[in-house]
Amino acid sequence: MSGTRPIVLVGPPGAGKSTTGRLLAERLGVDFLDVDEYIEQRAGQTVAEIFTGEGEAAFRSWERDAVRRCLAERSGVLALGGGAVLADDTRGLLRGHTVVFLNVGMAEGVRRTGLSTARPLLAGLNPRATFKALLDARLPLYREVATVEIPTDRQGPSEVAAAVLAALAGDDTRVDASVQSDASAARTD
Ligand SMILES: Nc1ncnc2c1ncn2[C@@H]1O[C@H](COP(=O)(O)OP(=O)(O)OP(=O)(O)O)[C@@H](O)[C@H]1O
Ligand SMILES: O=C(O)C1=C[C@@H](O)[C@@H](O)[C@H](O)C1
Ligand SMILES: [Mg+2]
Repeated sequence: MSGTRPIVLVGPPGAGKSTTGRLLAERLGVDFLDVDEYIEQRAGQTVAEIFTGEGEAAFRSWERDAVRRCLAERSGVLALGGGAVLADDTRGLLRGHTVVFLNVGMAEGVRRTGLSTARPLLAGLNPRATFKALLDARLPLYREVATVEIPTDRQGPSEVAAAVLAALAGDDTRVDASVQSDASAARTD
């Protein structure tokens, strides 16, 4: 897929951008790149270390620069960090790309991310409230940039990857994205 634009994955923490993204790339026979990992390599620190040592604003600056570079230079499947869409210029750069929004509701998102210490934004006392606030603020932004939306609450990574492939192939018989994602977006349990 060299020379072509990457397929970009966006969505909240725990939606499976890294996990499903790898599977998707494998099935397409293309490269996979996770922008969080790209930043960690360039910065020589983990995402959590950048948040702790330099603050969120500095991380967002690293992230904007990394996304711009990756969109220009990379092909295959590109997983963005969960908050990359917060940046206006990043959302602008995504226009014209195939952007897959992997959606996850609060309960399942918290369940998937709950045991990890690698996500500084969810490390507070009330991860459910934090996750809900994050979804409320970001759902419109994910939907602004997305060309395809796939719900992930009730299907594992392999099925999600298959649903993405089907959606990208225009086979809407296998993707009931709008119905399921509206339900999961509205859920607050
Ligand atoms: N569809 C799914 N069903 C069940 N578990 C899943 C699914 N997708 C991902 N997971 C699990 O949820 C956890 C988080 O997944 P992953 O790291 O891929 O999310 P992410 O979208 O990349 O999150 P982040 O934005 O924090 O990087 C992992 O343990 C992964 O195995
Ligand atoms: O949702 C977010 O804002 C984040 C998600 C992760 O992918 C990392 O980019 C970082 O932990 C911030
Ligand atoms: Mg990830």
